[in-house]
Amino acid sequence: MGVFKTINHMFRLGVLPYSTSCPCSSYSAVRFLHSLTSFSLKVSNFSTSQSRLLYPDTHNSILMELVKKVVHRGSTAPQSIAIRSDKTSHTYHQLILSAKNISNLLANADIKSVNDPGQNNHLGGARVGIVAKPSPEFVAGVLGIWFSGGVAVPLALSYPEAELLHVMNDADITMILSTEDHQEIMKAVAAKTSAQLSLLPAVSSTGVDHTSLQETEVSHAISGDDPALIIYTSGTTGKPKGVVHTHEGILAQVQMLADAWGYTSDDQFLHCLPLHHIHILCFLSIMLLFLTTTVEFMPKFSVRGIWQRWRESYPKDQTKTKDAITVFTGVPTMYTRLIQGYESMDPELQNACATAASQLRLMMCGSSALPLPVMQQWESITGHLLLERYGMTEFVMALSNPLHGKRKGGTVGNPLPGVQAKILAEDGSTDAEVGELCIKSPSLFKEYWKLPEVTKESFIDDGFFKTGDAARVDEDGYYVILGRTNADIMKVGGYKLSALEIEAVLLEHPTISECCVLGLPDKAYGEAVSAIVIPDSEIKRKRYEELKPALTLEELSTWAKEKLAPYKIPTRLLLWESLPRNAMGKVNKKELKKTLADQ
Ligand SMILES: Nc1ncnc2c1ncn2[C@@H]1O[C@H](COP(=O)(O)OP(=O)(O)OP(=O)(O)O)[C@@H](O)[C@H]1O
Repeated sequence: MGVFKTINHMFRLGVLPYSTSCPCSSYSAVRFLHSLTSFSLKVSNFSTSQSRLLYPDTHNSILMELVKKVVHRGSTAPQSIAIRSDKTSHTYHQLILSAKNISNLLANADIKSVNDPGQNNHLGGARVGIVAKPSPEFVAGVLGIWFSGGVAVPLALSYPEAELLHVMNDADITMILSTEDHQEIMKAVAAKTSAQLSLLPAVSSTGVDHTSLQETEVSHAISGDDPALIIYTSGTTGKPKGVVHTHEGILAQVQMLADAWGYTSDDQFLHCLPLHHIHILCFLSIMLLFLTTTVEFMPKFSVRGIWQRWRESYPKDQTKTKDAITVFTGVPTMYTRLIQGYESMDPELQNACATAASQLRLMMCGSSALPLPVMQQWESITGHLLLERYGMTEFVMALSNPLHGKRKGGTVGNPLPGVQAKILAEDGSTDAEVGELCIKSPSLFKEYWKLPEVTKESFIDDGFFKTGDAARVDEDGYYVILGRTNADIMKVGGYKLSALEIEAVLLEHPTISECCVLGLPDKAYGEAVSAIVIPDSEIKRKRYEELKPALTLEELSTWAKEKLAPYKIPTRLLLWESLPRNAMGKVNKKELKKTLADQ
């Protein structure tokens, strides 16, 4: 659905006044929504049967739009499901009630005086830590923090205590909201940082809730440029930095993705990515989209669980259930595991799984390079040519293959609506074929928290953000990501080589099921192209029976001569059982290079 339709939809829902002049292009529509700034809102006497929204201020705001949409949705369709999790459904009404409780809890906590003594019941931009698995409680928590004027700082469950303490101190977090299951760890963290800890109330799931949303007060000034979220980077490129996203930036992202990927109110998303980092924003974007979509959480990625959920959605007789999943997005390792799971099934089950998967509307992939063999295998099983896109914590999504039109393997497509991209050469010129990818977008982050110098250095003069990724544009104008300039670009005897390009070729070898290419120090060439390979288990077993290693460097070099220039062929080979991947399935090459170089 386009921005026009979105806005029409908002008119129909009554969340935008009809007198508002209608923008005439997608981009101006986004800008129009951005121009909605300060607000003061009171939602009063609101119940499932009766709603009365008071807008004392003619200036709307991004957050007000959200509040109104959520509240409206909760009132007009009380049975409408926002989130499914652990086989339990939660309506929009239940979600907003919970957010309101959390907002009250925060307003009554003693955190306002530290941050903004002048404002009653308003956190005035105070940072509130939130720790919860992907769940309705997480969503209600973020909304509750926003309603009370706070800034949400998701705390990753996978962080070791030292990193949690870094984030707590860096963001000056004086209040943590946590679910019960993380209470003990967070108690210790709170004690060490003199922060308060409150438990996130469980979002109700039973029956139709007739509790009214009376007197939901959000009467303070928030401008679109105010911080909404601070997301800490995972630290693969240094100490975790707080990436500050504003309310208007998040809304811009919502509009962009709605346009690009054709999200509609009929979509139902199966979400099984960790809710920290960039995926928080993707997830929130989906939630905020029209607040009519449904998101189903699968807190832990499970190969069997996902195939089963698709089969349940589209049973054998080709019927689609009411709660059928329509959109799935994953990282490349998830698709690799799903393919492995599929291959181990009997033919009847394979047939049921493939038929079901083929009926989803859209399947996407991102976060790291999607190997071509995985893309091809997925297409042969499910008929879906995966839509690969490129994003980053600092701007969420920027480049994408098209929803309609040619999707090209090995590329991340073109800039999304409203996004500009350019390639910066080392000498500072911007018409280079290969160089650092720079992005300008309405969804760009505002700054790195308390790091003005780092923020300044991350931008070039005209507002383009330097991504730290090397890229090139192919003959069709599609962008190709060559990898992180500081980890994936190897300097070998005067050549600059992309580890990602070499990995893509090596994965075509029948023995190689996973691999990671990096440059290790070499006296003669500066760096040596080194491949860490995870062999296919069946081939490895057979070769061991013949008392041979799964693969030798000589065999690999001979095979690669046909496919790679001589200077790109690996000169070192390591056979490993598995790759050290993080929660997003990524290998921290900087750390790995250091460990291997030390050895
Ligand atoms: N489709 C893709 N192909 C190749 N690389 C990708 C793709 N999508 C994302 N990436 C990589 O992921 C990076 C963004 O991921 P993210 O913001 O999670 O940071 P990170 O590199 O994992 O770690 P850090 O938080 O330390 O920066 C991009 O800069 C790019 O290197």
